Amino acid sequence: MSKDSSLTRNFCIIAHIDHGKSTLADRFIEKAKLGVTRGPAQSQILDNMDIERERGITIKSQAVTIPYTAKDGKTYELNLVDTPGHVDFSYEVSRAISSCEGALLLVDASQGVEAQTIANLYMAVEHNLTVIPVINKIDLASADIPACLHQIDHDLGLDTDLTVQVSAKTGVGVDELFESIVTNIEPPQGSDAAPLQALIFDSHYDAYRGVIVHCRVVEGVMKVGDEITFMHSDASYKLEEVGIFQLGLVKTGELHYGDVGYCVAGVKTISDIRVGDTITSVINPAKSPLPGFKDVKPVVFSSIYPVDTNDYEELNDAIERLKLNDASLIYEKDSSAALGFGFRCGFLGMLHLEVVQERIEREFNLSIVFTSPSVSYIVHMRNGDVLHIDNPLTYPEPMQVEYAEEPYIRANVITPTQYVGPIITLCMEKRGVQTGMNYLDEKRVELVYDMPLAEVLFDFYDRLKSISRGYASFDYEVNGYKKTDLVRMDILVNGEPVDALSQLVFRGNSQKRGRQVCSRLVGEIPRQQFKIAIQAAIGGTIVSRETINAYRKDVTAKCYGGDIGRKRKLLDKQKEGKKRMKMVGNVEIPQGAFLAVLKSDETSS
Ligand SMILES: Nc1nc2c(ncn2[C@@H]2O[C@H](COP(=O)(O)OP(=O)(O)OP(=O)(O)O)[C@@H](O)[C@H]2O)c(=O)[nH]1
Repeated sequence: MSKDSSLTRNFCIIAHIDHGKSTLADRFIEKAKLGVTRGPAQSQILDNMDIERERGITIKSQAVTIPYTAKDGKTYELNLVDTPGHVDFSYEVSRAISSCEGALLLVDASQGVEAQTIANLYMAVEHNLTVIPVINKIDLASADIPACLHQIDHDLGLDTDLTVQVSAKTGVGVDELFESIVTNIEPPQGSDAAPLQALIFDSHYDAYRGVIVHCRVVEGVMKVGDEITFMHSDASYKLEEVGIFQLGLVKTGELHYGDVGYCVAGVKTISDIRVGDTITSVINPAKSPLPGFKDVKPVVFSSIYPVDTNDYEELNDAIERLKLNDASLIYEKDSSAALGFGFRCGFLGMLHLEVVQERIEREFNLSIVFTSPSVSYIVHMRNGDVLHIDNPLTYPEPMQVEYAEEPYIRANVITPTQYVGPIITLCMEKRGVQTGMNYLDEKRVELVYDMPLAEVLFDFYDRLKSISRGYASFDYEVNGYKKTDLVRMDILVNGEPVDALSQLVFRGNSQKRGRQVCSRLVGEIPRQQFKIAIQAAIGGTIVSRETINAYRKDVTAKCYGGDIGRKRKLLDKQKEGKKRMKMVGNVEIPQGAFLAVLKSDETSS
């Protein structure tokens, strides 16, 4: 069956975090009457992971196909991709952009243009997308539409005549936006007769159907029954199911050039599927694969271990399946003296790490431990060797090290002028060096800093938000390495080093960091039947020490009398808690302790 692809429009919604992408996607879906009715309490339709709903943020890009009958009387097929806004997930945005011809760039009418608005615009322009500027939240009393129009023209260099004003909350302006999409975004180019080329931009695992591949057909047609090849892995399968995304998967039997949809091919070996790979047909193969995506560069590394060492195989399966749905997760096998076998993983930021932790625990029901996250250092050895080290445990003896270098970022902060002072203080505290300060207009300043990545990872973002009451925004890119004075700090619990808690730190920060970690561990490790000494050591020198006194926790002490049922419940609860403990020597360390020691040091500075 042939299809009129001139009626197809592929576009994504991009914006700074919280400017209303998911809310706008909801309005589109509602207007298209795909059959959902939404209770007032339910949050975004496309944010279907629990973590997304709870945190109110989009983590995954989601595609949906919506029919729209335009004023010209024709029914168009709109493929919309909702994207995340947080800087850790910009890889998701870049992949969504590759499957579209156009982008709606949302600007919150009360906040104006922010750091990720600009970063996302660059990405869209790089991929030659038609960008429609959209001012959202015009219903707010604090909306300043003239200022937004000025910024769209002045900061973004976009056409204000093309700008559509909407309220994703009330639905005002959404019809105009539909018309603008149909008129201004080009239909896809290609041909049904050409050999099949479909770009894999995502995938997920379904317990019944196996791997579901998300793809954009660039050339040709894919039909149920066709033999296909994944060009990178050179693995061939037969297509069992083909369809589009609506509020679930809807079978269509075929996808034509320009379409966005999914296919199922009974894939048994998960590693055959690679995001960025091209699907082609076995009988009429394309000559070459599509360009695919840039390789992801993780910036923070940490190891994951199962709390119960018997769960290693399950953890292996879980990570493999998670990788299907999170192409930016990088991992390899690892082992530790205290924790047994696990995986060394690379993440795009701390939020990404937290999301992976939560997804493994929730979607696969596994208890896991993360080791201290670290950036990747370049270590120049006295013997001339150059090593890349991201694991404190593999850091060489200080005697053998000539010098070390750490990764630096170029950070762009956009802030209202009144917060400039405290932000400069924060950046200096984080060893930042100012390289630029531009007044965007009377009210807003852009600050540019060179800063060590390691300083930014842990709590920079939260502190920036709190000192600017949420108004400052931040974006960064890694831009090289600089010489640093690095030491390895070990944490000893009753004299035993806990390798999972070792960290590489800047010497100037090491005393403070040591004190912080020790005092935080005191709050995390429950009292046990004996005294526990917690020490931070650099080389042979102890830089900090804390003690946890002995105590036997009797959780049933509060239950006077004979309510045996209640006693049992409490004991069960305690047992459940123990499952999440890790033995180090003779000390039980709860899983939470491993992550808690790395959390924001706001309170102590
Ligand atoms: N008043 C008003 N609030 C809106 C409008 N659109 C979105 N919001 C609110 O703004 C907040 C953020 O909206 P989201 O749709 O989650 O933003 P997002 O851009 O998808 O966020 P991320 O995916 O996390 O980047 C929510 O509390 C919405 O209810 C609007 O038009 N008017």
